[in-house]
Amino acid sequence: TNVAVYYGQGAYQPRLRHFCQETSFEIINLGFINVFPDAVGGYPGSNFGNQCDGNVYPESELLSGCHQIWEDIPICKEMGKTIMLSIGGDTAYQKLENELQAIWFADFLWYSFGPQNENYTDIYPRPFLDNSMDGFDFDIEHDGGYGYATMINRLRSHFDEYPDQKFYISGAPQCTLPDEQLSSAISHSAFDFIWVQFYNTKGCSARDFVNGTGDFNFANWVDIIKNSSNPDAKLFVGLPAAEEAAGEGFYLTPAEVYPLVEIYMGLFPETFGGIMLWEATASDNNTSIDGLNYAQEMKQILYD
Ligand SMILES: CNC(=O)NC(=N)Nc1ccccc1
Repeated sequence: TNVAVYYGQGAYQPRLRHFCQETSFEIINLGFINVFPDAVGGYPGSNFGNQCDGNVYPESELLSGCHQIWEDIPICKEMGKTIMLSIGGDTAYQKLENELQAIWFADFLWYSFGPQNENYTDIYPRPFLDNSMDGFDFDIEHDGGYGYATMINRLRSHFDEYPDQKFYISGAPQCTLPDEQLSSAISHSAFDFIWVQFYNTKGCSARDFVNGTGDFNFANWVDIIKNSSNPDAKLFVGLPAAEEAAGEGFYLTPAEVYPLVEIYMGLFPETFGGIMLWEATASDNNTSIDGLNYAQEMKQILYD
């Protein structure tokens, strides 16, 4: 089982290599491509917090100077990390208007952030130079429901062009079922990882599990996956990595996480994929009494 973490939106965050040199996570979601193309032919926009140099490609909001990220991805790959590019992330304009736009956006992401293909380098920008993402994550928090299955199926058709390389699709739905942003995509296109945000939503959160309130619905999400386009997808427990990383009351101490993981990893050993954390810098700053940070505590729980 794995620990996945979001990187890119942390307060005063260190550069990516700092996290790739930590052993406690295997999957890093780089967030975010937070502005969607407003039409076929348009560029998306990106935001990686305090990283990059502030420059953008002409007439766009797509960052062009993310030197820390393009320098660090090779280190991450050397350390065996899976690096995903995360689309969405709550703020800014994020909506797919029609099928053509969904196809265009998928192609843009593939040719700009996937394996470098010299036939396309004069058509598409390469914001991370010749570094290729290992996949694409969908953190769709509003205006979803439409177009994502089309995008994901288009991306998978591109993945098929590189049969000897592994590429992944992941998603971060809220815990309420059905998730109005991603449930349709989950049933009509194949995901590899689904990390449910069991925080910031009362009634189905990990906090509800601990308090014995509401209806923590990990088991229902397993059913969704079993009846989805990819019944072998892995389901992760999404958690805040520190008190301040989520709304009031949603943070769980490692001691509170332990029984949740024990029970659900035990009930669903083939679907339980691990833990997702929001987010990397909050985890680093959340060191517990025995000097471990939160991600390290989660790693220990998964391997107990
Ligand atoms: C996987 N995506 C998230 O976890 N997003 C997230 N936590 N957004 C956010 C919501 C409220 C305050 C700060 C960040």
